[in-house]
Amino acid sequence: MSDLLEFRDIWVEYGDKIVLERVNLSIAEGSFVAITGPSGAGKSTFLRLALGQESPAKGQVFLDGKVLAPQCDPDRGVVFQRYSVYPHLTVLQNVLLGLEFAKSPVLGRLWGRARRDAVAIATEMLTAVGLQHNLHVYPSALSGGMQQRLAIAQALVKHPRVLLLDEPFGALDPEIRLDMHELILKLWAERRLTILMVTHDLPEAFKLGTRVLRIDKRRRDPQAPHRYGSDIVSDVSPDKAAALPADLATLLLPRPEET
Ligand SMILES: Nc1ncnc2c1ncn2[C@@H]1O[C@H](COP(=O)(O)OP(=O)(O)OP(=O)(O)O)[C@@H](O)[C@H]1O
Repeated sequence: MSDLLEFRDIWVEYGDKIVLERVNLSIAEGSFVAITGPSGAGKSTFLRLALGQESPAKGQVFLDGKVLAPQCDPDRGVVFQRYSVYPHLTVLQNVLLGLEFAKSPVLGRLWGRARRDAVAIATEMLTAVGLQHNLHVYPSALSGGMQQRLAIAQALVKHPRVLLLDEPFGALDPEIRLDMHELILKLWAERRLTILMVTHDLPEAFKLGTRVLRIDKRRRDPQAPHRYGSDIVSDVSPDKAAALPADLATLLLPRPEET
């Protein structure tokens, strides 16, 4: 597997607050990277860097060896815990929209053959996530799990290489979460995706991830918590973790440079 994404000496700062400092990380194509860490550590900020929504104060992010463009593009799709879908559009329209704007950036509308082709692609995507019987309903008529299925379809319809998931299953019941795990693993394998997923749920991270990262501060100043940012403090592959003690919290090994 070759590296698809590389974060090189990244710093993110808001005013005098340092959120991420000296982050160096390479991600191989086809990885499923689960990102864990305490609240406020900078996990979502890290995802926004990969999305191109956040520019580092220092350092660079590379996609396929090229500096990442400072905007979202079809190479990357994203799903958030909530509010990823448009409530005023039907299920089908939600997924069509991305295709329409890709082909008709000004009007966001397609006609004739181009529209029929787009409808076929969107319907196929919705079938892949199990929403083929709900094409013409509005998101408010869907359960939480179905809304996340829709958000995943919306993120994947333009065949991104990287899928960014920010606590996508955090608001779902445990049973629905298990269905979503199955779905995301299926899509990951079938579409040869590289996935970066933020989760607070360690068992979920270890179940899904081929690599589990922990983002946290290495140094703390109690008088000035904003003074130090977070870095990747551990980086574990679950097969390695399987040999370790049962308490998942202790499974997150220090990175080699810390030892
Ligand atoms: N636009 C912004 N302006 C100022 N501070 C920001 C901004 N965006 C994020 N932050 C700060 O950066 C820090 C990291 O935020 P981030 O959302 O990345 O954390 P997180 O690890 O995803 O947290 P959580 O698990 O609670 O979602 C927080 O202290 C947050 O307040």
